[in-house]
Amino acid sequence: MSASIMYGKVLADKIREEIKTDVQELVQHQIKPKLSVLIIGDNPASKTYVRMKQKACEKVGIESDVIKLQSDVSEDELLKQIELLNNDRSVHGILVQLPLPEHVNEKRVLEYIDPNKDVDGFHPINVGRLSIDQDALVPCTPLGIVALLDYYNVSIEGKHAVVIGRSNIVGKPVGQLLLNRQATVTYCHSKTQNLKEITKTADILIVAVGRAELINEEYVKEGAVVVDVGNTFLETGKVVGDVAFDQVKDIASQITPVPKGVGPMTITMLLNNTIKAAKYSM
Ligand SMILES: NC(=O)C1=CN([C@@H]2O[C@H](COP(=O)(O)OP(=O)(O)OC[C@H]3O[C@@H](n4cnc5c(N)ncnc54)[C@H](OP(=O)(O)O)[C@@H]3O)[C@@H](O)[C@H]2O)C=CC1
Ligand SMILES: Nc1nc(=O)c2c([nH]1)NC[C@@H]1CN(c3ccc(C(=O)N[C@@H](CCC(=O)O)C(=O)O)cc3)C=[N+]21
Repeated sequence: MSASIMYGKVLADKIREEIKTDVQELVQHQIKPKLSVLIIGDNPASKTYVRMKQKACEKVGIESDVIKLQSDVSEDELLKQIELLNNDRSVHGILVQLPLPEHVNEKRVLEYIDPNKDVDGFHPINVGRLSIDQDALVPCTPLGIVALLDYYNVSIEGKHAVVIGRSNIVGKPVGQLLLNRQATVTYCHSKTQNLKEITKTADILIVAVGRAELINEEYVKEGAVVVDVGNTFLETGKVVGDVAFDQVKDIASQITPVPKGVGPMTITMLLNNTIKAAKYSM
């Protein structure tokens, strides 16, 4: 039996149609939703992602503005740019593309963003709100993953969800969302000693590591639901996930592909968060 494939793109297209209507409603209230993206340096993956975000905004009628800064920009200059955006009433969402250059203190930068414009959900206020299950701007990839599970009728309550990865942008918050949805959650990371034994007990396995095809069928329980967050660009330009899709699809019941799985959902949730932030300004 081969797993059924959970295409993010299908749901992403559907939600993006709904977002178009939200944009029109806001415009009727004289609010033109706008996202500002700060990109520092010229990391090729970052440039690709930022271009994808811009294009997605354009398609639904969200205004987007990309501010490019040199990789040697000072931290103070970057903070000054954020302050301008914080104070700009025409800007509803602010996103600082990661990773930042070594000399910039990421924590300080992310804390500087107005929490109500923090469409990435990385500000400590939003992180705290998520952890106590309050309304918040929640990180886009985790929101996208849970929306995808819901759309494909994966039940979460009472299930054992294993998350591989504990980053602030994916692993940690996706575990919290699943916990808030009544899953039993286990986190694994690079110091986990018995990874295979743990992942073998997962009903839902979320893989957010960043190592091409690390997870094969030996890590997966028969019938498990597998979500592959990984995006590694090969030299050929091809993008691959953290899961060896061809092997795992024979044992899982449902699985996301890479590309066209989680990625399109991340960008859709960014659009959604921008609408949410624009509504805060009403
Ligand atoms: N599709 C999408 O929308 C998105 C995709 N991504 C992709 O997802 C992947 C992960 O991103 P991100 O969370 O930012 O990455 P990070 O590098 O910040 O985190 C990786 C995590 O994986 C853990 N890890 C590393 N090696 C192993 C291993 N051998 N076994 C178990 N755990 C391991 C690390 O452990 P430790 O904490 O101990 O170091 C860490 O917690 C990347 O490929 C990224 O490109 C990211 C965001 C969105
Ligand atoms: N402040 C900040 N916020 C982020 O949300 C953020 C970030 N920094 N830094 C980098 C990661 C990575 N990320 C992805 C978004 C979309 C795809 C995506 O759509 N991928 C396509 C494949 C890529 C392609 O087609 O070229 C897919 O999976 O179908 C992947 C990864 C957001 N990130």
